[in-house]
Amino acid sequence: MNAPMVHAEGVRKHFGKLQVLKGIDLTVERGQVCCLLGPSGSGKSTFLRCINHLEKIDGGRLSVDGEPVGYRPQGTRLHELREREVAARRRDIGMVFQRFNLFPHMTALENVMEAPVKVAGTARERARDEARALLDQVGLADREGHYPAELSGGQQQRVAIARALAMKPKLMLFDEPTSALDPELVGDVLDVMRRLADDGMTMVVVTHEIGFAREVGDLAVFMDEGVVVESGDPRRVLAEPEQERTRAFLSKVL
Ligand SMILES: Nc1ncnc2c1ncn2[C@@H]1O[C@H](COP(=O)(O)OP(=O)(O)OP(=O)(O)O)[C@@H](O)[C@H]1O
Repeated sequence: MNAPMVHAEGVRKHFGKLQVLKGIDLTVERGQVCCLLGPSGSGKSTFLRCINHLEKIDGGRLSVDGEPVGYRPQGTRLHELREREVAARRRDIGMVFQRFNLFPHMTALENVMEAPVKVAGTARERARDEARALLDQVGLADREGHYPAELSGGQQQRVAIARALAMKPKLMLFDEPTSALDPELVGDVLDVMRRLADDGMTMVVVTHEIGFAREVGDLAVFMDEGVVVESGDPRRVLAEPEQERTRAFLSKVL
């Protein structure tokens, strides 16, 4: 049987005296879209960063596709993964941030081509063809020669998505991918994400786009103060939240 794509059990993380994650339990099966919702400071980004090895968990268990993240799971002693192993596992995970983080001196095509290429020795021509196909997939085939400064925020974010996809990830993480965009540019980015979901990509998305969570999400997870308050089918969680904290949050954002 396949392991879940993301599995968290009692995941804890603190920064100094601040306990940011207080025991997160969460399972995302392959092919699912999980939307993390919740107020600012509830720990959503920190949890994403833990999944992507950018932060180390302090306790609990976390795995991606059955592989432990940050620590080996067996025994009582926690063993840190070697750097090389971490680097290899991170290549399986694509991450898209609020800010697009493109290389300003490279064209859209070069930005996508510069992503670490998984297949050793991939010819440059092949990488170029793959990058072109990815730009086409995000609706930017006609912009391959443009520099980031010549693209709108929404177009830059779509290049960032194409760049993440160039690693052929099995999991995509999105950290408020549309929050930095002008409202009229949000739809194009969400459409790209929607198509990825339709193609079966497993995704964990931190978002305030409730409509996206409702229409595309398989799982809505409401976090507050470092715990999962409520989770389930987005149609249910968003329409009929069982917890008062979820209701209070939704009444502010809907
Ligand atoms: N590297 C860090 N060092 C110290 N504190 C941190 C660090 N990263 C996050 N925090 C703190 O952890 C808490 C949770 O932050 P996090 O960004 O995970 O929340 P969030 O739910 O994603 O919020 P937002 O919606 O505003 O992005 C915040 O109080 C934040 O200041």
